Amino acid sequence: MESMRGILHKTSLQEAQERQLAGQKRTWSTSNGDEDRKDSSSGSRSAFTATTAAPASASSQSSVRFQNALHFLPPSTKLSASKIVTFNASEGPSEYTQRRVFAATPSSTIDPELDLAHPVYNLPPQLVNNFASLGIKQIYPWQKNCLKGPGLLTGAKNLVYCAPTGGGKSLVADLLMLKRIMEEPETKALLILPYVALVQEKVRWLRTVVQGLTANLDPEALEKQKANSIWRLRPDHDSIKVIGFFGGGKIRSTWQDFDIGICTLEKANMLINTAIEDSSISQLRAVVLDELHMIDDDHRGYLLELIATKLLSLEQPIQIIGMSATLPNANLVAKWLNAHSYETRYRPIPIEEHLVCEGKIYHIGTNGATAQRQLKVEEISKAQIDATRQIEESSHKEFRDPVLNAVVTLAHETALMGYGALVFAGSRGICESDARLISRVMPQPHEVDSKTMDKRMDLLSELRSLSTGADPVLEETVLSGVAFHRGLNDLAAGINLPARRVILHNARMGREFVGPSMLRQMRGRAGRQGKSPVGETYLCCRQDDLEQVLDLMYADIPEIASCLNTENKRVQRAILEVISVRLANSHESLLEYFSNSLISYTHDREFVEKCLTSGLEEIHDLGLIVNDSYSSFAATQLGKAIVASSVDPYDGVFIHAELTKTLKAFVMDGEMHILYVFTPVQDFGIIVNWQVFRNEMDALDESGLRVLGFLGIKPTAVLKLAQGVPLKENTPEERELARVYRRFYLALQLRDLCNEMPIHVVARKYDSPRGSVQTLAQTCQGFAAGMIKFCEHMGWGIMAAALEHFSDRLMAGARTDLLELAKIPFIKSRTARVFWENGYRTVGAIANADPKELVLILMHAQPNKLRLKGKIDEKYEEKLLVKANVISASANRLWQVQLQAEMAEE
Ligand SMILES: Nc1ncnc2c1ncn2[C@@H]1O[C@H](COP(=O)(O)OP(=O)(O)OP(=O)(O)O)[C@@H](O)[C@H]1O
Repeated sequence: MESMRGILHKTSLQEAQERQLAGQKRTWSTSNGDEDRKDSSSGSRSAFTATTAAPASASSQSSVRFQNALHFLPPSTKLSASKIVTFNASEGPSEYTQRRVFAATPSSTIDPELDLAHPVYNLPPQLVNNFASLGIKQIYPWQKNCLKGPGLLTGAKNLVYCAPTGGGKSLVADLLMLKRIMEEPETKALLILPYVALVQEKVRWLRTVVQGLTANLDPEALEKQKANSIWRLRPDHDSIKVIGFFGGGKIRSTWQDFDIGICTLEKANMLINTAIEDSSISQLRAVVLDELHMIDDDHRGYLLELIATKLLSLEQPIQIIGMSATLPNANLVAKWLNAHSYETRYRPIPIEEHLVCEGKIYHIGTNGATAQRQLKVEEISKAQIDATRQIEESSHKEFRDPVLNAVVTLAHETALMGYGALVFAGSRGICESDARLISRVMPQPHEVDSKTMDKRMDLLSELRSLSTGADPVLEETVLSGVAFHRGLNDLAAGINLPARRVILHNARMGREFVGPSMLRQMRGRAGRQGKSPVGETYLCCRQDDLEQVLDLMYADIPEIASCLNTENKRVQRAILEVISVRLANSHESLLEYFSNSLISYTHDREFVEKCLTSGLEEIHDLGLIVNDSYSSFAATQLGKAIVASSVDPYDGVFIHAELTKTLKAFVMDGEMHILYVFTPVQDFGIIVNWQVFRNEMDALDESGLRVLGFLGIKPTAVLKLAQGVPLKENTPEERELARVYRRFYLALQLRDLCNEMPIHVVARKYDSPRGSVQTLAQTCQGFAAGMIKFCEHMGWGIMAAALEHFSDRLMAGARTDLLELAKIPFIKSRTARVFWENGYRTVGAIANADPKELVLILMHAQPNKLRLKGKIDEKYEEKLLVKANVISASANRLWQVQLQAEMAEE
């Protein structure tokens, strides 16, 4: 490992460049990848498996060096998929049951209001054209009815609406939001989504939607802007700017830089807090809350509630538009949000649902089983109803389990017919083994046409060139047209994948069955307008699970309720935040504030008051708020630092104690102390392997050992723990110390990640689930940015400056990011540095930037030329825009591959 001195003498950029120049290969991947960036899709025939991030044992691959040849063939022997016998002669095996004539959706010749150009919508022709070129030539009747709800098109009324997955919800929200910012000068909109991958997809979509449109600028403000600008206004100054906010790192773009901000929940909450504090919130005119049912999510749902409550408490008109596919108590939510409520069951692409048990396939209905007659366990177990098809038993021992055999056979059948299948498995282990086994029945590389194989090879080489290297299982499967993704949420929640068929391997998440809501989301992935005109789902289960599976299939979607309570500490966080941003400062005003919260609609007043009283008491006792003689509350410096850095109040107190120690003795002659400070404090559910801890401790240099001492970690104690003596956690002090030990174990992992060790190798080395290492890698940058803010708010300027300085050089991915940047065409040497210095430090950041923004950076990279001219040459700017578009497209492609390689947040 490099010492701190070495790093300080040489920037990571220089280092990255030198390594590139020398053509040095990274230790962890033997392929440098194909420099030409080609289409990264894996071809039309594919099977894709997705899973939860449930822990599983480390990969069985022991070597971290992989074969270089792209013509790498899976070592496993080919297996064959079972045959499927059809009982009903009218349904041939290659025929999809729903390929029949549907009653056509009414067209605008019958109802002129289905045409977006109709005056009732009052949309600019450019917008109508843009939608048409994206395949939306007319709207669905439900979209029309919804849009025409009272006061919606004028922005006077809020809206809560529900439509099945794939039903076309986004269009309604997009139109309402765009209308607001186009019709009302100088206004802004926020669109809030739960996952980074969704934010990414939405940014791309909306940028296309708003192409050529102009924001409505206030003429007075425009004059002022002109007068204040040393540059003449760029030709695109009035275009609608769409910016995405997500992931770690500082928020680089500010409220001023966008017309539409697309954010994850965390980023939206931060943006809104800042805007309330500096009063720029007054520009906010529309907020879209997608996946509104997330409010019920134990971990992050409270953020949605806090955001909506804050918006409701402001005294300015903000149109709130909330949508969901699964919101059984939409009326209550609408009442809370003071919104018009609309619900439809329309699905442009019907889905045929199937149950598979003991190899028998039962057709259970169209569009959600709940609408059908309920099947009973005996009907299936006593063969009282007819199966439509039967999957024959396999002669391979690998496929002895009938559920697995069904999954593999059905995926294989879909792919052979040239369509995509999406398999959901209950754990990482099952996901990987499904991917491997499916790939073994797929046509082998030599049996596939060369065009498809080229695409797969390109994809594999792109994966290999990622900083984390290609996953060993993907190495085995990609060339067979099979890939997988660990983490089911973003896939289930709406990424547009062209999956014709969704196959559920047991409908479990870990050991537990998924909930009815998740089941509906996963099945809803089948068939997608514009991507796949038909959809099918197959829920494959064991005979023993039949009763629970049927219960699950027919279960009502549970009503959603507020997740704010004192036990999960969300109330405390909410109170602290409200006091800190000064939306309330007394018991009464807090009560009034919480009367705008969902908790006041789903719980009785007594409960709310109790939560409030005990929450206030707790954060007061923690020293996060004070109250004066007039009983008015104010956040303390620590309270404000906690809100600004977006940490949980209790974590904040722990961080404060740790940083106070650090201030007294900061070990600067090595990297371990900094890494420790940058190690997130959240519980990743880690289990320390004490032998590994001991080995790593033994390998620490003198500076590292000094860090241990300052943190209170005793080498003798670690030796005992490694011999099997359990870690004591009886008293609060012991628990605190145990937390330090665990955090240090994560800091060691972070150190290895910073040194570009691939995630799967780190996971194996530390005997940790890959999912938790991945979470660590994904959250550390955001956490580090939070720590810098924390120090700034505590008045620890020097510490903040030191952390800031090191975060650029030391943070996980810093060097790998530079290597990544250099893969984008035109971003080399000096340009890379300029991009880096201007905050575009990752492929993701560049992918997400508006190409017009990139033009400015490209200009900065050529300052002499510009200064000489004194003004921007339009032709030159046009040239740069072409360059910027190439950069953007390429960065998007790389970023997509990264996302698919699980680099998404959360
Ligand atoms: N009126 C329309 N005509 C043609 N295509 C449409 C129309 N409305 C929406 N679509 C397309 O249908 C697809 C699904 O729409 P959308 O993503 O809005 O669904 P959704 O209801 O938000 O689903 P989810 O719950 O999965 O997010 C998209 O590709 C979208 O462009």
